[in-house]
Amino acid sequence: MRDTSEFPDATEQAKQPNQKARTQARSKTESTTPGSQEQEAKPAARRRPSYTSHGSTRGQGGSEHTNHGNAPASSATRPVSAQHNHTATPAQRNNSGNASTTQGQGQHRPPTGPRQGGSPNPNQRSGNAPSHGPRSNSGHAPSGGPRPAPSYRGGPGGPRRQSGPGGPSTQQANHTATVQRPGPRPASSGGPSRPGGQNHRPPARHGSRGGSSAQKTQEKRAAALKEKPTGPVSIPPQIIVKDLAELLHATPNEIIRGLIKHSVFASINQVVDYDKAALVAIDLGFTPSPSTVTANSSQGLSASEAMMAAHHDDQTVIIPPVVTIMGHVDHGKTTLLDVIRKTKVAAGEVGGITQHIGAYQVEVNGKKITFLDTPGHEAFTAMRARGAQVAHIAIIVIAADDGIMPQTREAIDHARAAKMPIIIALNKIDRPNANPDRVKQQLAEIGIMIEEYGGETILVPVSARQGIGIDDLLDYILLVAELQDIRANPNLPATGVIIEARLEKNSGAMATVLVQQGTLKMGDSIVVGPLAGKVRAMFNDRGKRIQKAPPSTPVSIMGLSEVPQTGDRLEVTSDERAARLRAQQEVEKRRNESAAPGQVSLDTLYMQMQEGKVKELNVVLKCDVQGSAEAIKNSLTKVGEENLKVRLIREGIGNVSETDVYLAAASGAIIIAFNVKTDGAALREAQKEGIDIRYYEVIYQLIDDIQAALNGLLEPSYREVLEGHAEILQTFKAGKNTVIAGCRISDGKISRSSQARVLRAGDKVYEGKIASLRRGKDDVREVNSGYECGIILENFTELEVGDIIEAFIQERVKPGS
Ligand SMILES: Nc1nc2c(ncn2[C@@H]2O[C@H](COP(=O)(O)OP(=O)(O)OP(=O)(O)O)[C@@H](O)[C@H]2O)c(=O)[nH]1
Repeated sequence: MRDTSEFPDATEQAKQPNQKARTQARSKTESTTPGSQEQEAKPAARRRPSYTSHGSTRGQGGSEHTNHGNAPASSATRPVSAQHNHTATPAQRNNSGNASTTQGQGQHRPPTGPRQGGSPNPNQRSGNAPSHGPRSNSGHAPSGGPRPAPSYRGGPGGPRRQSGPGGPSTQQANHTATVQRPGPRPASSGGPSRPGGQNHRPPARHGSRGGSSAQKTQEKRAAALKEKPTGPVSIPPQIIVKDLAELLHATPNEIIRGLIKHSVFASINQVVDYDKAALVAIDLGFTPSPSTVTANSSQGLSASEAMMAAHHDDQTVIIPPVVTIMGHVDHGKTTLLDVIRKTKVAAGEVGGITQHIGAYQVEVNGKKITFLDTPGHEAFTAMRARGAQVAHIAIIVIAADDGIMPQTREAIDHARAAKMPIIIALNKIDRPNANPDRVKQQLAEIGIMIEEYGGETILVPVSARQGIGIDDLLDYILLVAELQDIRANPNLPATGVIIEARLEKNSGAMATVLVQQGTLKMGDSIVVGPLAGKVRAMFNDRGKRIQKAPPSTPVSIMGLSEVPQTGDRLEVTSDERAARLRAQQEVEKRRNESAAPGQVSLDTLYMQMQEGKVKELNVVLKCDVQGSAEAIKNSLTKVGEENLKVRLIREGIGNVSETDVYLAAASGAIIIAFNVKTDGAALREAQKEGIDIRYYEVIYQLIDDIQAALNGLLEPSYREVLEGHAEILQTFKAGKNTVIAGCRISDGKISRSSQARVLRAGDKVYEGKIASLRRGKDDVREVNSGYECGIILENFTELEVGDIIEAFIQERVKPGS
């Protein structure tokens, strides 16, 4: 049981978002539930992510929801299958859902070494185990008492870094290796068995006068130095400076200074590689060797690897499907989400308090469904762009009176790109002008064949406002989920994805996590992108404090120092130190990433193909008119058949929009802009995400480029970037073939490495290189606006006073620019 007094206002705080959300609730939803005390809020503006990250995941982990044997009554005999590359696997597995033996984190731990096991080390000095304290039983286990004062230079300390019975070993958990107990320094005075500490200081030398204070100080220092541990030490491939300090019995400052000596400038929390750590260790008198003990094996896995592992282990159970609702503006997404939540959640609860946390769960016939309460494909795709594959099923809402609209098509494109099964919710069938047949026809025209027309896509007529067809819709969701056989292992350390996050006035950073694999528990050490923390409080979608969350559960958590980004992955680590290490590694990784990992560009396509990283070229095509789009589409199907397929994941008319960029980022696609431009915000997003946008006005050039890219023959493209201008004020002959132009820089700058052209009355009379750039007698690299300088141009002497030297460079065109 958790003592809630630790977070006295947590429940209150947990309610706040809901209250806030309710205040913002839109009046339009009122009409859907007359008399209801609760108005559901539209989700707040979605934050846009700024970069992509780790591996994507599908099919997550879980429990509880174990028996899908009962097909919904209304559809039991209906042939249904998932679509779009989904081979729906009938649930043939034993759905008993029972978790077998707990495979806690401890199982992944490496075997404890002698020290960890607490066995006495032969090198230990006189029984006074130099203790710098059982420093970190901080992970999951209580530390077992107050930390002894650091006292490796003497004094009876507690047993050094022993893991107490049942407590996790610090060393395993923090990846910092088995420190072989440092042996004694090469003998000087003391000898190997010399006890440490002031109590064992060497006696005063003969002849001393009882010791002056300076002498005593010196002796103390010498004794301390002698007693400083040295000897063999094993260091992991990467280690945080602070941990290295502890490992080497030094202060962090000593380590930082030591690293600077080797030209490494690291802060206390930074990670350094073995090579650098070893240099410092040698300087301090140790004999380093690479540690064989590295990270806890489960922690070394990426999220997708963990997911794969989960699919292959026999502890997986069927988990609730995660469903996202997408569609055109005003077609009824929010109303549908509201009506599902109100009928299936609030109605069944006293008080009916539901918490807006970006997702909620309902129970239908004893089976759970998780809805992402963030309608809109932008939010969904933004998460996908960051590698977070959050949903298993997409509901596309189409208003029966309005039909397929631009955003409906976008939503379908997004669902298809994510290879998710689609269910069509044909909404507003209560409207007098509803025309379901027209919508079915339109669907067929864009390649969505519904069952009634002999296809496989389920279409459910509903009225979100009147609550018609909602149960059918939920039944079909369960049916599709069953065919999907969505599974995860609840016994692993949890992984999940952040679907919403905000800063609360009283409780600080609150993040909604959709647990995807494993079970998230109170007190778990977690890493979320570049942030480390600990689960200090956890609430479900109804604001209720809970202790653990199995797969597919959305939970709001407290315990991160900062607000994480939507789409970031959450992973449970073995302890806080491991979380810090992982977070630090993520910081470094993100710092080093200039473009989205795995993002395709035509320039690098061939290389990526050779490396097996790209199997098809995904393309988002934007054109000025439909005719061009058709012609390009036809031509694209013909290129690259031999080596790689071109897959058109979206085509549309009009400028390249942010949505196009998100889709491209999420699908590793390039964007082709044919006779159209890119919107400002989209351009910024594209630059941030490293999306390659290619502009064309002629179809054959476009096709040639793609073909060349597929064959590795695409020339890199360059553009000219103007640097500055200089006006020639005087000319000097400095040899037979050399004329110096005495210039003043009128704007910008001129660099020694610039290219230059000479303009005379606006006409170009020369283009070439700068041979020399001088200020006075000195060669300089560049001269800025307002300064005078001497310029010699390569192979050109016909310079005249009044000529303008224009300096420029050729810059390689980067994706998205
Ligand atoms: N007659 C009728 N009106 C509906 C139905 N569903 C939704 N509406 C109304 O349609 C309007 C838009 O509904 P929303 O749920 O806000 O639509 P949305 O798709 O979430 O809209 P955006 O979030 O702005 O994209 C509201 O006035 C709803 O009351 C329905 O089944 N029948």
